[in-house]
Amino acid sequence: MVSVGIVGGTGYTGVELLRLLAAHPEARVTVITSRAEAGRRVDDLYPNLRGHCELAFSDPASAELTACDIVFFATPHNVAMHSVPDLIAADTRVIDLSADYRIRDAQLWSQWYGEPHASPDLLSKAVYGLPELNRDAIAGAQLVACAGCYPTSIQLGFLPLLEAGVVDTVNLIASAASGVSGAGRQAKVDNLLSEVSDSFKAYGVSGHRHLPEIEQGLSAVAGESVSVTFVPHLLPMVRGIHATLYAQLTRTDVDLQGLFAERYADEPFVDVLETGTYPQTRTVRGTNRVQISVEQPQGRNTVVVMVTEDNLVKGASGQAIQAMNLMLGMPETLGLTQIGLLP
Ligand SMILES: NC(=O)C1=CN([C@@H]2O[C@H](COP(=O)(O)OP(=O)(O)OC[C@H]3O[C@@H](n4cnc5c(N)ncnc54)[C@H](OP(=O)(O)O)[C@@H]3O)[C@@H](O)[C@H]2O)C=CC1
Ligand SMILES: CC(=O)N[C@@H](CCC(=O)OP(=O)(O)O)C(=O)O
Repeated sequence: MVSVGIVGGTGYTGVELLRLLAAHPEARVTVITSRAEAGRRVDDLYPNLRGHCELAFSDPASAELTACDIVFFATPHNVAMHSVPDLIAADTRVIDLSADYRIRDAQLWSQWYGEPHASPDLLSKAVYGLPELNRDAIAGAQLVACAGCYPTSIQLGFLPLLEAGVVDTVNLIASAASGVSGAGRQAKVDNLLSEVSDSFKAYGVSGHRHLPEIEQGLSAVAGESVSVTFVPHLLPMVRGIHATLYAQLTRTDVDLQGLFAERYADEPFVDVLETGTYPQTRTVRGTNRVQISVEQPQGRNTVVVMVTEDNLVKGASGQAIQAMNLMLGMPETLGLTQIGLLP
């Protein structure tokens, strides 16, 4: 049995880790932290876990994290980078759900995240956590930087096109919308029901911090510098991301459906839908699955890819557990075979 520590256990990705790990046959959470809730029972704050979690929150400053086999950071950006070096030095494996180790260039990272990186030496040691892209590297990693929620859906949608070299790499467009849980659990006026419901808006159009992460990943796939126009939106719902991606074909003879079906044929968590069937957020809700469809409207030059995911599962905690399974040599799908919640 693998012992798991979670730093940041009161947030949405923290409680999602607890929900998913409760169904994992080979992992047991032994430490879970919160500064605000230290001493309180987890199932008192989260009654959905009654009967599944006997732990109380502990303060991160005194938590015995090095006694764990693996530690998840479900903390805001700019937190993990201060504590991870000690865990790495103690040979503990770490999976960071935040963006602290996602960008390889420390200067670029601080440009987008607003302060100097506290442990830049670890950036080259960290492995980017998107198993469909680099499964083998994750399996051998001590530190995994889980892909962000929008970057997961957008990279998986563009991946087959860029690997096959059939689209213009300077003209990629990603219009994506997220449910409000993507913004985390802390109180903010912008996320109140009365601000969000019955409305739909774009945000971060001039530059969102996921842009360098998306371009870094896709450039590595394409073998050249790619340029993406990324426009995120806030959807008046709790969970889910829907990304609509646009690219210009550079060839006319591409079997797009075949390309996507073949690329993801062996991927347990990527489901390519039949032509004419479009993914919905609700069919992947609560699951580690991404659903994708691809179209070439009117046979014209623009390819349109639609991707849905649950931002808290494949976009965060499920993907983190998928990485844990790989790192520990366990079957990749262990504990992650939930079916979507309908309606
Ligand atoms: N929500 C989403 O859909 C996704 C989130 N992520 C990323 O995962 C991370 C967590 O997100 P989310 O769960 O939404 O965040 P929340 O804001 O909901 O939760 C943050 C958690 O971190 C703890 N925390 C905050 N500051 C510190 C600190 N300085 N030291 C230790 N613990 C701290 C908080 O508890 P306390 O303050 O009591 O210690 C809380 O438990 C973020 O980096 C986020 O960007 C990634 C993909 C998707
Ligand atoms: C709706 C909403 O606000 N979403 C967040 C992104 C989600 C997130 O936490 O980002 P990471 O994947 O990088 O961790 C945002 O746009 O900042």
